[in-house]
Amino acid sequence: MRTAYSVETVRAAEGELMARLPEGALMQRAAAGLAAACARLLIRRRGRVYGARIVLLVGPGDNGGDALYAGARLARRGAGVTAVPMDPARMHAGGLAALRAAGGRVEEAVPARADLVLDGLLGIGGKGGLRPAAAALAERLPHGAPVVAVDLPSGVDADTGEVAGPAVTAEVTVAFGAYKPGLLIDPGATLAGALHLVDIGLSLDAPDVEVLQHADVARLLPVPAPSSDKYRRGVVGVVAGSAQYPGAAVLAVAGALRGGAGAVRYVGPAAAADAVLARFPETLIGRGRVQAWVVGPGLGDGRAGEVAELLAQDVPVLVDADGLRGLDAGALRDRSAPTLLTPHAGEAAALLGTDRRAVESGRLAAVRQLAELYGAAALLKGSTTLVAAGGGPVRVNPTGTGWLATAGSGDVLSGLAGALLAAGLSAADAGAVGAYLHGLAGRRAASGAPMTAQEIAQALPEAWRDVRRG
Ligand SMILES: NC(=O)C1=CN([C@@H]2O[C@H](COP(=O)(O)OP(=O)(O)OC[C@H]3O[C@@H](n4cnc5c(N)ncnc54)[C@H](OP(=O)(O)O)[C@@H]3O)[C@@H](O)[C@H]2O)[C@@H](O)CC1
Ligand SMILES: [K+]
Repeated sequence: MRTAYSVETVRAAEGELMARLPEGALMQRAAAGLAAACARLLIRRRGRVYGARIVLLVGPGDNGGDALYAGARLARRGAGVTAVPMDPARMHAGGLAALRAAGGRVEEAVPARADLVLDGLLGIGGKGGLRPAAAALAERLPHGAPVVAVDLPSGVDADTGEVAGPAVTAEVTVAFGAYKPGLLIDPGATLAGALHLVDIGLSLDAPDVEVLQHADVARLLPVPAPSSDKYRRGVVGVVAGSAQYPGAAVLAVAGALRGGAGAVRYVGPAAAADAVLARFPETLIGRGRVQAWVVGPGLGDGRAGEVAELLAQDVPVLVDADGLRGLDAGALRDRSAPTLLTPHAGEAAALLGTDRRAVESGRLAAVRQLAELYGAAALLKGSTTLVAAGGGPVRVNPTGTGWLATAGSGDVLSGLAGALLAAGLSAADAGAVGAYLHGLAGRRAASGAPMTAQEIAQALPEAWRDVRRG
């Protein structure tokens, strides 16, 4: 499991530790780890540190200080180090003295060529979009040189991953003490590149964000015992599709059948039921006992009553797509069985009474608000899918791919996550595991080319095997 902590939490832990250590000790730990990571990258690329041309982009705060001290360490190993300040009048004094003592230089213009750039413009003290002086440096990087971001790519919001305006794109980000949420959530996650953590001795408790990895997902997967029968493995009921959208029913059932359900029960109009049976003759048709309901994909208008009726049952329910229209937050909060809502940004905006842009530019806050307002687990789809529940850490799904944004992909996910709910996973686990498997299946099905939602469903067994193999 990879975890991330908010700036507020990191600052508090930093304050506690600093009070017990000599001044500057933490920055030296950070700079030593940073210099070591840079040296590894240079050795991988060009065989040695000696003779490398290194450019430091230096902001006015401690992030710039880290870059200067790391630059000094690399200069002592024979690199040619040039610091370019954002504001020549504001540079970390100790760091600057150390760099100069090690033979480094300060210049106002970014050199045209370099073997490595350290982005030490802004770290966790950055606020809002880059101001002009910082933006000018971020946009004038030496062509083709790999960038190592110091703690955070400058221009990325540490707590949310939001990017307002220009930002640095890093090959590697070296984070100090803890990952910040913005390194794990897009668009920040994409700009951060490969992540490397330097332990500086912070003690931290509950994370604000976490990212499941294969081993975490493998532990949560429902695996049938020898004594299992189909009812113990969980029957998932799918209320989806309409005469107008029979395909949504087929895709949700496809996802559910490959989500580990013992059986899938389909409830819907005859035209859609025929389409489901033609494709999956093993489907049970009509109402009956289930361990979880999936309701919403392709329902069309005028079926809010059916949704409310399912939510009145004391059974786990996943609500998606058309089922999300006009949900009664009070009724949901009163439920005692698990509920999982799976909106995309537009649906989330309607649920929160805001607009789509507000959700997209503040996805972490939006998914937390959804979970709180509706007293449910919320899965917000997007380039990084987020799952929130009950004030716990928000789960960030790491397996997405742009190819997943294809018609019907969400229908497959709803069936899949519904089957996991029926197998007894909590709503948050069902959402996180569902998104993880769905993303892996998408990557397998696409492998660099467009794919269809049916192909995502077909690749799900391979995704299970991948996860179980570890
Ligand atoms: N946490 C830890 O344990 C450790 C932390 N360490 C390091 O400290 C870093 C945090 O340092 P920090 O607090 O000095 O803030 P930092 O990121 O350098 O930026 C502040 C400066 O930027 C400016 N500024 C702000 N926004 C801006 C914008 N949009 N565009 C342009 N400028 C902007 C702001 O200007 P002001 O608002 O004051 O005018 C201020 O001068 C952290 O990321 C890590 O690298 C390690 O050394 C050791 C352990
Ligand atoms: K930085």
